Amino acid sequence: MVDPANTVGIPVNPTPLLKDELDIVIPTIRNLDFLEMWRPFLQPYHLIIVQDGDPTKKIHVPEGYDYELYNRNDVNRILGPKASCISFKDSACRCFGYMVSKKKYVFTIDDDCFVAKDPSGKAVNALEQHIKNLLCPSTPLFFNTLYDPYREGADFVRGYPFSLREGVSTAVSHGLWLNIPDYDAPTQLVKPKERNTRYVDAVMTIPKGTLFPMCGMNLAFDRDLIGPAMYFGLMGDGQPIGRYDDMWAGWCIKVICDHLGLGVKTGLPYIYHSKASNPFVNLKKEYKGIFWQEDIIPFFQNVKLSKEATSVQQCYIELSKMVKEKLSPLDPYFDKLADAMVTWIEAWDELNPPAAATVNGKA
Ligand SMILES: O=c1ccn([C@@H]2O[C@H](COP(=O)(O)OP(=O)(O)O[C@H]3O[C@@H](CO)[C@H](O)[C@H]3O)[C@@H](O)[C@H]2O)c(=O)[nH]1
Ligand SMILES: [Mn+2]
Repeated sequence: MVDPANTVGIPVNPTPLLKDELDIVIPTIRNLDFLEMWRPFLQPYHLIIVQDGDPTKKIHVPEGYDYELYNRNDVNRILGPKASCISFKDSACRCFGYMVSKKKYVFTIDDDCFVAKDPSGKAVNALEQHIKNLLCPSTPLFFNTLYDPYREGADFVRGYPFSLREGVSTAVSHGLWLNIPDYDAPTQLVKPKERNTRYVDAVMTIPKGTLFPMCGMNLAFDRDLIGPAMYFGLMGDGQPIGRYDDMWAGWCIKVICDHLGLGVKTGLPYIYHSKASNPFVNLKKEYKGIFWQEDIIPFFQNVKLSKEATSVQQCYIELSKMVKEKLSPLDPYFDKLADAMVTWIEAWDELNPPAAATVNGKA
């Protein structure tokens, strides 16, 4: 059994990369003691805590962290009627943190994710690896069989076109998990004791035209490149589906990244996922998604965004129209979701007005 790393005694990172350009977004219904273990790697960064559930509950944040905390009352106060697009009683609420952030980068992590150990026993600074992934180009147009060609000690292999070696900007870095893997409820039910002990030392770009199941528990992204598409949908309270928040966002961001020529990476870093949520509760949340995704995936595989869609917002609005037209026949839920996608963009642009257009050089 792989156990989490011991970070006691590790000094707080004296040279935190992107310290003032990155926010850490944590959705929570629990206390945040898990941050004690992350202190050496995360303390220098600003936290955005999205408190789900009962807003009167007091969430304890360990001393020494710089944070802002938003509960449901704050979401309603800030967004007014547009708060309807932010899920309640589901980790999907985390996307509110992406919207209120003012930084270029976001790292989001669940409160039951701890520092992992690599095979040498060294504590993994997951944030540092995500930053490396984001600051390095991606290679979605041609697969490099030696994985990340920009990594120390690796390169492009023979036959890799030189015209493609510059790569493209990386929009998303998707990390993995030791111990409790992110399995769906049926898999959890048939394999209750399965634990992931395999640490694969690789980062790879997900090829253009290929979708993937994006898990939100250990994820980083470039807000400027893809932030407006990182909507985690309508899940949880009052909705017919849950635990498809990150999946929905992953399918949307991937078709938009493919369209805009941006990269998505998966692999390192690992975190140690400690808590298995209840598979029976998960099954109730997921079962419609397990059924619907057999139609949703072909929908995304056939999405063609127009050449006029050159911004993330334009792509997302185009996508919402396709969702309304092509997925609403599956279930009226998708009609609501398509509208919520538009509300999300309206709210995003309200809180993140594009840089004021300059007229004759004046803002
Ligand atoms: O109603 C809720 C429930 C939970 N949270 C917070 O969200 C994360 C994830 O919660 P948890 O670890 O209990 O659930 P998992 O099944 O392990 O989560 C994984 O499945 C995906 C389902 O959405 C999710 O993206 C993965 O992370 C914790 O921080 C809880 O505190 C919440 O805010 N509201
Ligand atoms: Mn969890």
